Amino acid sequence: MKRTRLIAALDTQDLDQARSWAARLDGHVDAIKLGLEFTYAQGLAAVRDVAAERTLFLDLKLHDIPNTVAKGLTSLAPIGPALLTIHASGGAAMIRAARQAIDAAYPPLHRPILLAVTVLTSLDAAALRETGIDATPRDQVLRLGKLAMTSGADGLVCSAEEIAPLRDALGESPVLVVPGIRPAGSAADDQKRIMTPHQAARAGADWIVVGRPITQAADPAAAAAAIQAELAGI
Ligand SMILES: O=c1ccn([C@@H]2O[C@H](COP(=O)(O)O)[C@@H](O)[C@H]2O)c(=O)[nH]1
Repeated sequence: MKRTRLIAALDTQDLDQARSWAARLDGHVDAIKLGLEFTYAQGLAAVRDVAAERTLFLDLKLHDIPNTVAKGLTSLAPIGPALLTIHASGGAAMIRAARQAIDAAYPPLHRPILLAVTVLTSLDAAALRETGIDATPRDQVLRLGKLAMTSGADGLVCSAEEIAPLRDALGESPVLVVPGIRPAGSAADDQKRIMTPHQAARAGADWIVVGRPITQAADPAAAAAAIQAELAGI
């Protein structure tokens, strides 16, 4: 069985905090995630600083017209992320433009994994309906997942609930990155479609993304190590 890898989401506006978490988690996580909160507060130079010598999941969830997304991804090339996100709901032309931009702007040996976010893990069926989408999260994830994979994405961001249906529909090739992960007993916070690290790994996640259960723990390194032990024990 493949190993499910752990990404720690370093969600903070503070550079020293991000540096400190990253250093404490070295050796305990497989990658770090920096996203909107950190990048808007500190800028891309700080992203480079924290990500230096580490595997970076740069989760900026681009969602715009095709030309703007393509140019945005091109601008991110000097950062050297290992994984990048766009929104699948931006449509086929946007995803194709993202694919072309990555193939053109990133050296072949350093091409990031292009991930399409399907349905945010903070949305349940009722919240999805409020956006005008009268489908279950599962069906909407499948629809967007198929669209993204046939338009050039390398993988998908989904909840653990959708891993099995996505594998049934699309096989093993999509890289599945799964947030909404909560160790047993931890608070769900604003996440709606959640599973434990063990459940996500059993379902076939390639990567899980864990933020607050690690960063808000009294000992973040110990929290990450406990999750790794849970992943290793599947
Ligand atoms: O659907 C999505 C897409 C991205 N995320 C990101 O994952 C982490 C989760 O943090 P927690 O503190 O473990 O809830 C966060 O950075 C989100 O931006 C997601 O949760 N769901």
